[in-house]
Amino acid sequence: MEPSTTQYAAAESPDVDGRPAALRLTGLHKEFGSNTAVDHVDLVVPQGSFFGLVGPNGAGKTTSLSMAVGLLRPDEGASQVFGVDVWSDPVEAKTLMGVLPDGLSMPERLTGRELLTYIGQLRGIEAGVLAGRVQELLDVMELGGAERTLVVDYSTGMRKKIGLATALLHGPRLLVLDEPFEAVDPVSAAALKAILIGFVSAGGSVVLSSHVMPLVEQLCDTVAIMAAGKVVAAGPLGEVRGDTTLEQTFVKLVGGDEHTRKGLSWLAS
Ligand SMILES: Nc1ncnc2c1ncn2[C@@H]1O[C@H](COP(=O)(O)OP(=O)(O)OP(=O)(O)O)[C@@H](O)[C@H]1O
Repeated sequence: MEPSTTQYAAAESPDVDGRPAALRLTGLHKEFGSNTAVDHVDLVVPQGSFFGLVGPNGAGKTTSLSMAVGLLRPDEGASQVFGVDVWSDPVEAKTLMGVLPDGLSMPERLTGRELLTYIGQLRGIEAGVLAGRVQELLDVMELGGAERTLVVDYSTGMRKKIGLATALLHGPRLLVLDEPFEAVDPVSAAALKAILIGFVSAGGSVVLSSHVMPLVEQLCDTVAIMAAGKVVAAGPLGEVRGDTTLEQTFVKLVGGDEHTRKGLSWLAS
């Protein structure tokens, strides 16, 4: 079956399967100098879906997600979270979503507990509720053991986990996660997967970008493949991958050039 690019890549489409869109991108466009990073992307993430965004390096995933959540102003187009425009009503939109951006900047000279408490206070979470949530998040992320460690001294995986904790803290309805499993060890990854699966089972919506196809196939029910700034396929996982694997569909749609396939003639010859 040919991958679908219709329903989920059509910004003007009605709500998907009767569910309102958790995230709707309409004509998002971004150029850096003469380089078109994102080329009029339309995408609909249905409420309650676990949505995987995949694509080769430089495809435009991070740029799209950054525009979607209000971190990077688009040249054209709009992003709506549960119908709230991210750029004209940013406070309301940011209450509805939790974001793990690429290269997250955090106050570095705080411990994990101090950081979460600080972010929770900025979010206006009541002190008693906040203390309980912070403890639960530190336990689940297995960061309690590093109680005295400042975030500046965290490993890459620990930074990913504390970043995810800050995204979850205020109980958002939509999570937008750029490469959430990158550099996270398998035990912590299993814990994170369980949290995200539980979140979706309880009615939450997740959008994540990843290069790891088996992970996307394991977690996501809906996927979009981006290449050169455009969405080249989008829809339910089963429809997009057809009778093959997601990786095979990805390679078929995105390809690799002649040089990549040939490898290095001088290596181990
Ligand atoms: N701040 C920037 N200034 C100039 N060019 C940029 C900037 N950010 C991204 N780009 C360019 O935009 C294009 C898309 O980059 P982007 O980071 O969105 O891709 P990606 O799909 O997330 O890649 P990766 O999988 O490697 O993280 C690339 O050509 C990149 O070089």
